[in-house]
Amino acid sequence: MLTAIKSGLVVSCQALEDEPLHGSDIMSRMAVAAKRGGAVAIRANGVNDIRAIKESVNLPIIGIIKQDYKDSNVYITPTLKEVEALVELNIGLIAVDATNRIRPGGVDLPTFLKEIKTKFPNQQWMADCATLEECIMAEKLGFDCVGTTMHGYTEDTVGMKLHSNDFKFLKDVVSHVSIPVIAEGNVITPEMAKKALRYGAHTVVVGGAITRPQQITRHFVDVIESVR
Ligand SMILES: CC(=O)N[C@H](C=O)[C@@H](O)[C@H](O)[C@H](O)COP(=O)(O)O
Repeated sequence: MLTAIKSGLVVSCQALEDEPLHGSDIMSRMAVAAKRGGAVAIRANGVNDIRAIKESVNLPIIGIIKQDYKDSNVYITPTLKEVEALVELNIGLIAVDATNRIRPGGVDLPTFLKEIKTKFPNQQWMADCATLEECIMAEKLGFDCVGTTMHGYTEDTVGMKLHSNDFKFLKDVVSHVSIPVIAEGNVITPEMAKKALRYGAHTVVVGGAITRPQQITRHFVDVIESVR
């Protein structure tokens, strides 16, 4: 799967329950649109959306399950339960939160990865990280690739953006790890996507700038506001 998606655009098709486009039918149409536009893979959330997308497009899928638990801030594929549901779907890559935060039930990342890799030795795993240290640790632990997904979304990195300082974080990660680095999070223009690849990203994932119309509208409104 990682070879198939090299230097291409992965489109993240996600809408949570409180978003206007929530629903597997809509997400599968988003995936069809992304495929027609040239996407090399789809990132998707939840069993229903992934099933519907698999039926509609024959592209590789990066699958996650977002699930909130009371005792942890980790919400991207946090426990074995979500992993088991994703493995059943037979998808190329499963992404899990790989920040240094403790998972539900008091489980740490090394213990969690060891458990899922032992249980599912043929599955490939993507580490959704927030910091350089987490990316380095993810490689040591045996992830197949790292993503910059959580940069800006953890207590340690709040407010940071992937493209800040001409993609400094991405460049740092690329120069410190040897597994593929997937640029994900706040890539909102084609030029940014191209830069991320130029700076050594293996592939680039774009979500909201393609599949969240409320976010795209807000971007337009914010830009034109100054002349109203
Ligand atoms: C932080 C988090 O929960 N990120 C999620 C991960 O799957 C999605 O909500 C994002 O849309 C995805 O990462 C793509 O990023 P962007 O939509 O910025 O292009």
